[in-house]
Amino acid sequence: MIKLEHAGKFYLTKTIKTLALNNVDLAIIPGEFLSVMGPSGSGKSTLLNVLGLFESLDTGRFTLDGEVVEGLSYSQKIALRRRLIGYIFQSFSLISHMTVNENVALPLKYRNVPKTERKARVKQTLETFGLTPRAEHYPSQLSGGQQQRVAIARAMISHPALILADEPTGNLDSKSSRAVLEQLKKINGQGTTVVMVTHSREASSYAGRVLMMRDGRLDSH
Ligand SMILES: Nc1ncnc2c1ncn2[C@@H]1O[C@H](COP(=O)(O)OP(=O)(O)OP(=O)(O)O)[C@@H](O)[C@H]1O
Repeated sequence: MIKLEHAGKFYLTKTIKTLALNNVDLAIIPGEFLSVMGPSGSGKSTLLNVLGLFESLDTGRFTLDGEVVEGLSYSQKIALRRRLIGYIFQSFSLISHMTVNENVALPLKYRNVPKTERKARVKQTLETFGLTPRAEHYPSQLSGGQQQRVAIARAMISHPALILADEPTGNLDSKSSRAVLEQLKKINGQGTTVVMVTHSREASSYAGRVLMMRDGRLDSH
């Protein structure tokens, strides 16, 4: 389902060229739960941004669901992302002028799910994540941990084929962290592929495979 071949990505600034991905080869089969660990600056977020079609490779090839991504137009990439991927960003990326209800409903809107079904699924998802009392709140009215849960609920609601999670437990206490990881594990058990970046060994223990990034290179753990 996911294949990176000799993948390279670099950033050029005035003073330095950083190889964020250095000749990465990676194959992820459908239904895997993969965790990527590694020191700060080793390229983990870059890897996730490439897999989520937010950034393009400079060299090599990325195949997603049978499509060679380098051959796709911008709008084809957006369509592919909306069809396949739920993304949990490190910075949550909730839409500030939308309520919790509206934020969580967004992926269903993109997939043209009818309004009545949308409402029912949002209601159920908010219940699962203990967010029902917050349904009409805006992101700025929520704590960091609550925003995190909204971001996760939004990524999971459409049962995407692939969930990409950048430090999904980064801002949570240990009880909320375990709840999030249990949810990821559950949705993985239902067939969703999960790729998670984390600094936490406990979080990684939920994954079936753990990879280590160092200086843009990927090794098995
Ligand atoms: N837009 C950018 N411009 C220049 N350099 C960048 C840019 N984005 C990332 N980098 C550099 O690329 C390298 C990899 O960054 P990346 O964010 O992928 O690391 P990371 O492993 O996710 O780090 P962290 O654990 O701190 O989030 C770093 O050296 C970073 O400074």
